[in-house]
Amino acid sequence: MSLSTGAQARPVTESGLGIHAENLHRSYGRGRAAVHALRGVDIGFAPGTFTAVMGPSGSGKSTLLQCVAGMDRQTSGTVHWGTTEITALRERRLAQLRRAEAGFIFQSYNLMPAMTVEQNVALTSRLAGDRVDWAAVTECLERVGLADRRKEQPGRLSGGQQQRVAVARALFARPRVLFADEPTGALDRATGREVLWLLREGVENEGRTCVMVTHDPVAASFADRVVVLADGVLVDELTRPSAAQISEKLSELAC
Ligand SMILES: Nc1ncnc2c1ncn2[C@@H]1O[C@H](COP(=O)(O)OP(=O)(O)OP(=O)(O)O)[C@@H](O)[C@H]1O
Repeated sequence: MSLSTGAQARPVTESGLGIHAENLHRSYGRGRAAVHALRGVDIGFAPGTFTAVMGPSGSGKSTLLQCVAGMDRQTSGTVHWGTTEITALRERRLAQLRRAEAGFIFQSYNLMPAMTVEQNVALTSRLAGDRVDWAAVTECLERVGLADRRKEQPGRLSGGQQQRVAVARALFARPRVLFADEPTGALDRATGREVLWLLREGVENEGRTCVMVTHDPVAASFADRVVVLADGVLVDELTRPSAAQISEKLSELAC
């Protein structure tokens, strides 16, 4: 089954980054003990679209996300961000490109505990050696409803609040693409929805490309397209599905 093109559910914008992976393989270990996490995945993420990656545990979702995000190296195959083949880049150049173009959100927040909320949000820009625009940091925290907590350390915030800080950090640099791995996995339903609206808003208003791994059909229903992985290959996709349609498809595929 060929699933090589991204759904064009919304108009292609200038700001989002298009991503394309071809014949992507990722194996861990060698010989008989080798685990083939990805076994020839062809997939496109059109600029300005929101894709949810689903599938059973161990099907290769996080591996796919990390390979297309340039955080992990594939065993073979190629990944392009726009016209740039990121799989051909050296680590240093790839790191620069990731900083310039991409934002990342993980289930475990990955905030720096010794820094304040606002320092966490400004971190990427400081690492890039840029002068931090603190007013813009506050504005970004206002968008996630946490401007009044900006001087506190993340450990004093709830899980949902910490994830909103992680979202603010990911969005601060206005990335052209956002990669999220189970961003709502540790959140209650209401907080999870707030985070998903923030992701959706970035796609709608800024034309950002968003790729999100999730187990949750409700979270996936915020996406324009849902792709389903099983055993390292893409087995299905749905365009603009409801949560009920996603659940039905997953049970059909015994995910
Ligand atoms: N660093 C690693 N070393 C060895 N095997 C790995 C490594 N990372 C992932 N794997 C294996 O690759 C396969 C795919 O893992 P991956 O984490 O991508 O799946 P997933 O669909 O995201 O799973 P989950 O939903 O449980 O998070 C699994 O069999 C996993 O055990």
